[in-house]
Amino acid sequence: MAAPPTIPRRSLFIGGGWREPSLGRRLPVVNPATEATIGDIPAATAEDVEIAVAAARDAFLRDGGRHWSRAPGTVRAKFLRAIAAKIKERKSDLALLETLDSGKPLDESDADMDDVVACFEYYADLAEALDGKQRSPISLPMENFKSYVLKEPIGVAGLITAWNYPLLMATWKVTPSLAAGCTAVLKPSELASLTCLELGAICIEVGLPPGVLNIITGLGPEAGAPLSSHPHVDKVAFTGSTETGKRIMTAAAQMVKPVSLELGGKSPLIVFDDVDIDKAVEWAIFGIFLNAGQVCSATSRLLLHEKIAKQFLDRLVAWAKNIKISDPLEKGCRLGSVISEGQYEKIKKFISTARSEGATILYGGARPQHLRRGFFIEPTIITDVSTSMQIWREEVFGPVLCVKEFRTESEAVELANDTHYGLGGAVISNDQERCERITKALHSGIVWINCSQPTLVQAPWGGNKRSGFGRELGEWGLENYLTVKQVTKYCSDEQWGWYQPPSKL
Ligand SMILES: NC(=O)C1=CN([C@@H]2O[C@H](COP(=O)(O)OP(=O)(O)OC[C@H]3O[C@@H](n4cnc5c(N)ncnc54)[C@H](O)[C@@H]3O)[C@@H](O)[C@H]2O)C=CC1
Ligand SMILES: N=C(N)NCCCC(=O)O
Ligand code: NA
Repeated sequence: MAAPPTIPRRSLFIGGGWREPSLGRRLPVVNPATEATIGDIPAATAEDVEIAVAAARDAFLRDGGRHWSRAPGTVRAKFLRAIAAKIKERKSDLALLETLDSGKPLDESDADMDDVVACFEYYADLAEALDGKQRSPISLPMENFKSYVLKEPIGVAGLITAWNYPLLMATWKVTPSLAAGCTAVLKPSELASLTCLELGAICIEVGLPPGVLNIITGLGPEAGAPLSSHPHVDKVAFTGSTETGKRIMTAAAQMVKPVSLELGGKSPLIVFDDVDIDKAVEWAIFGIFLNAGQVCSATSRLLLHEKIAKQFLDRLVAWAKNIKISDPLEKGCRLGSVISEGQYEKIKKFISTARSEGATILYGGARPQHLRRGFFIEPTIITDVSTSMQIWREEVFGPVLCVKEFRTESEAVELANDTHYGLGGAVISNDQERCERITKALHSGIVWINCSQPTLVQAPWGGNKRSGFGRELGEWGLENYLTVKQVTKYCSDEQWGWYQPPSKL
C-alpha cells in the first residue's frame, strides 16, 4: 500500500502564481472509494474567469507574442519537455492523487501518467515541427500571384474537461494548445481536479511564462459556463457529457467561436464466430470494465454471433467473476469505485430500469458484498436486451455491458450503427476482409480491429453524430488550435489594369 497521502491545498493557478478565488469559496474533495472528504479545491466564479482570461490574453499578446505565441517552436517545446520531465519525476505521487480523487485502480492511474508524459513529449515534437510547416506554397495556375499559408495560434483557448481521466484529458488539450502557441485557461471537472492543480505547481517549477496556462477549478455553471461564453476566449475544447456539450456549443455560438467536442458514446463491439474465445472475451472485458466503464469510448454494447453466444457468455461471466474489485490502492485491483455518489446512483438506476424493462441481469448488478463503503458496483452483464430499451440506447458511464446476438454480418452492422452516438466501434474476427468491410460500415470516428480501447497519442481521436466533432491527438489535435492564414502576393511589374488609368495631368 502507498504511503499515507497528503492532499496539497492549492489556490487557483492564474498568471503564473496562486490566487485565492474571488469569493473565497472551496469545494470538498471526496475519495469515492472510501466516501471520506480528503481535502478541498478552490471554487472559481465568473470574477476569476475574467482574471484568468485576461492573464491568458496578456500572455498571448505580450511583447508582440515574442515569448510565446510567435516564439520559435523550440521555445515552447522546451517548456513542454520540462513539464513532461517533472511529471515523470512525480509520477507516483500524481498517480496516487489521481486514484484518491477518482477511485480508479492505481495501476490505471500509473498508466495514465505515462500517457500524460508521452503526450507532453509528443506535442513538444510537433511544436518544433510546426516551424518547418510554415509558408507552405500553394500552387497557382498563374505567374503574377504567389500564395502561401501560415498556421497561426488561434488565441486564448478555453479547455473544459471531465473527471474520468482527469489529468490525461486536460493534457490532451493543454499540450496541443500550448504547442500551437495558444495560451489557455483549463477548467477541469469539480469531481477530480487535484492532479490538474498539481500541473499548476509544475508550471511554476519549470518557469512557464506567466499566463500561458491558467488552471481554474470550480463548478460547471459557475466557472465553465463563463469561460465558454467569454468574448476573449477564441476557442473552446470540451470533453464531457452530450448535454453539457450542447450548452457549450450554444454559448460559443453567440460569439461564433470554434468548438471541438468529445462527448458521450455507446460503442459496439462485434464478435464473430471464428475467434479465439478467451482472447476476445478479455478485450470485451477490457472494453467495458476499464476505469469502471467510465470511458467515452467504452464498448458498452456487445454483439455476439449466435453460434458462439452461449459459450462466449459463459466465459465472459467466468472472467468477470475473476476481476479483482477492491480499494483501488490495493495491489492488483482491476475495478475500483465509480467517481461519485451521483454517478453510483445513476448507474444503479440504469440497472434497475433495464430489469424493469425486461432485460436479464446475467451477472453483477449490485454492490460487491465485501465492500461496505465506497461507490463500488460489480461488473454487470445484461442480456435479453431489445433495441428500444434504455440500456441499449443511453450511455451509462459505468461497468455495465449489454449484449445482443446477431446472425449475419449485415445484421451486426445494423445493430452496431443503431445509436445516436458515433465515437468508437470494434470488431473481432479472424477474417481480415470482413474486418475491413465492417470498418467501412461503422459510423464512428474510431474503429478497433481485434481489440478495444488502445489509445495512441499519434492517432486521431474523436467522434461523429452526437459524440461530437473535431479530433484530438496526433497532428489533428494540433490543428484544433491553429488558424490558417492565406498570404497572397502580387509579384508583377505590370499595372493591374482593371480600371482605365486617369490622365497623368
Ligand atoms: N463522454 C465522456 O467523456 C464523459 C461523459 N460523461 C457523462 O456525463 C454524465 C454527467 O457527468 P458530469 O460530470 O456532470 O459531466 P459534465 O459534462 O457535466 O462535465 C464535464 C465538464 O463540464 C463542466 N460543465 C458542466 N456544466 C457546464 C456548463 N454549463 N458550461 C460549461 N462547462 C460546464 C463540468 O464542470 C466539467 O468540467 C456522466 O454520468 C456521463 O454519463 C461525463 C464525463 C465524461
Ligand atoms: N486512455 C485511455 N485508455 N482512454 C482514454 C479515453 C478518453 C475518454 O474517455 O474520453
Ligand atoms: Na473526487
